[in-house]
Amino acid sequence: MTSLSNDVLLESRGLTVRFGGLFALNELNIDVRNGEVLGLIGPNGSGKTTFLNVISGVYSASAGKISLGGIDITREKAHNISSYGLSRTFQRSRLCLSLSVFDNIALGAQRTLNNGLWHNVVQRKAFAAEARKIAEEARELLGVFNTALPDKLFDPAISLGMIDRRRVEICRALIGKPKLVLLDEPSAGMTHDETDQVVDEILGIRKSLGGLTIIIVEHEMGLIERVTDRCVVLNYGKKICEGKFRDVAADPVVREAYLGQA
Ligand SMILES: Nc1ncnc2c1ncn2[C@@H]1O[C@H](COP(=O)(O)OP(=O)(O)OP(=O)(O)O)[C@@H](O)[C@H]1O
Repeated sequence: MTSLSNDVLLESRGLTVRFGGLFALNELNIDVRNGEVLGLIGPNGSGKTTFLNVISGVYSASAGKISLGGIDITREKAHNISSYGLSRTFQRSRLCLSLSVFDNIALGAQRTLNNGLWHNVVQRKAFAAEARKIAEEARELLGVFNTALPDKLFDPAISLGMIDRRRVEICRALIGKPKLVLLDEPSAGMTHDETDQVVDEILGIRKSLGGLTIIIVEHEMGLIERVTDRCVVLNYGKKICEGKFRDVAADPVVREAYLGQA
């Protein structure tokens, strides 16, 4: 990874993921710059979610390398990668619906927690202080999304509507103070207006956090156009184009692959 500059937070080189004979990712070189919102777009089955899965440790790379903040994370387990500052949301909600909003958000705070058995069982006061601190931070984050949500901190997640569940998932991704957040189809299961609202809220929080780096996978091109600094376009697991949305959208190769029109 000698090419890594200070400007690049995540770098993949020759990244390949194979499922049997299928190349879901095929020698992919992607740079994600510090502080940018990168859109990852492409037709169905082009490898977008596989890329998120392999950089977050859900899938193993068949070949190639990934580095995050200069650390080689290619063979790291998901929990280690998260401890290096990468968090994510999923296409389908992964909330534990029977647990409270607080419990769900606290699951995302592992990176900043002192959570050894000794600490939790014997150091009861320190443990309680940590839980209070997470509750405070969770309230603060929830309040940025929806001023009514902090009062629901100890309600079961199942009692929330879809848009608030998505907000809780995003708070879970943000509570551990990540450097890089992966958003996998934030519009899934929500109306156009709800998606716009939540994404505006994320961008507002991003600003207040001083420029969090985000990779967003999304089929809603209006949303991609509105929120991204740059886009990478995949087709059959390969990068076919990158640049500003308006430039990639006008590229004939992209139009043929993605929009079905040359
Ligand atoms: N666990 C898996 N086992 C086998 N094949 C898989 C697996 N995950 C993904 N694939 C295949 O890898 C290719 C890329 O899939 P992926 O889900 O990454 O595409 P995508 O661009 O995210 O698609 P979509 O836009 O439809 O979500 C597809 O052909 C898919 O069927």
